[in-house]
Amino acid sequence: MSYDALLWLSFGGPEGPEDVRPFLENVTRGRGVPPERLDEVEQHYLHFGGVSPINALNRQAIAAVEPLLDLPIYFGNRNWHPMVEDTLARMKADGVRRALVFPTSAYGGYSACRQYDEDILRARAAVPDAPELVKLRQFFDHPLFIDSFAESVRAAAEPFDEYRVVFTAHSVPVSADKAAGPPEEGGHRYSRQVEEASRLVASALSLPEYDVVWQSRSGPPQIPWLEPDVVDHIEALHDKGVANVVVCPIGFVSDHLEVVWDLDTEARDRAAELGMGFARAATPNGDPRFAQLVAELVGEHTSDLPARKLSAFPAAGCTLNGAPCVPLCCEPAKRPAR
Ligand SMILES: CC1=C(CCC(=O)O)c2cc3nc(cc4[nH]c(cc5[nH]c(cc1n2)c(C)c5CCC(=O)O)c(CCC(=O)O)c4C)C(CCC(=O)O)=C3C
Ligand SMILES: [Fe+2]
Repeated sequence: MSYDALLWLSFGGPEGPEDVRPFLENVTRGRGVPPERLDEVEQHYLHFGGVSPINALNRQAIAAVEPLLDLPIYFGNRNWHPMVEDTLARMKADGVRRALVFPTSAYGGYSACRQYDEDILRARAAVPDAPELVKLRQFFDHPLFIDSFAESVRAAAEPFDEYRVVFTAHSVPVSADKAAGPPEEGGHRYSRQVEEASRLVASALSLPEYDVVWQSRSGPPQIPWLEPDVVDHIEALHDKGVANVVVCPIGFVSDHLEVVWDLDTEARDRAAELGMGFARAATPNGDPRFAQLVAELVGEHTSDLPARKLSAFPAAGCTLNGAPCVPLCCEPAKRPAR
């Protein structure tokens, strides 16, 4: 099969204070997130002048991948401009007939995988005679992803003689995690993949002990989300006498708002109040290994490169035109109407 382009599909983020509220409305439409939570998150964005780092980081990463590919790269988002619908219309106008899609999330689950399929469906429905879109697979266990984090944890831990590594990923509702993966796998594909990636990094570093925790929970308080929260966990480690923490944002590919606010601001401040040493490992985005990783995922389709992976999980997520991996895989949760 031959391909004419790569579509870089991401989350999107506001680029100025007036974008913040409409962006948040896009993200949470129909999802039962209480307005108080939106007010709070709006403040996080306004703290940074209403500009999320995510779009600039994606453009940087695209510039690093471009020289490694023979394909033009197009950039489109789920929640903010450039919106994927507009990007796909441009691809069509440029004569693209079949494209690969790189979703900027390493994991399975509804928010990290299936929702990007829904974006593909929506974009294709908006563009008459739309290009065929083949989504690249999940890469949480790709050796370049693991090596990149292993290197960044090692560098972050440099100042400390003794430290505890805490891996963190975006929390999701427990019900969403339960529904993650094909039903016959028993669910929890998202949290199990996060745990597996953490285990692989810990093993590359021969860490005797580490923890996997969650961050940035949203939704109404009465709905259970994956726990413990990273800040609560840092407090618990302090109570146990841990002097220094190295936080590794294993769930994120770049330093977007959840990383620069929830970790570099909230978690760091709490650690400082407790008198603990705190370091945060870099995300893969700025690392040449990340560009290489994207090129290898593309090469699996264009040059028959073998799929390099370190876990026994299937290399899922690769589907045509927004189809789910298998029927009922990562079904969206039924959400309370608001
Ligand atoms: C698993 C997961 C990832 C990782 C996979 C991936 O990377 O895709 C991720 C990434 C991101 N999430 C982001 C931003 C937000 N997520 C929200 C809300 C939510 N996230 C959820 C899950 C995830 N989210 C869920 C279950 C919700 C509840 C609402 C719903 O069910 O959909 C909200 C609403 C306000 C709030 O926080 O409540 C915002 C603003 C940004 C951009 C940050 C920037 O601007 O730099 C990024 C990369
Ligand atoms: Fe999110």
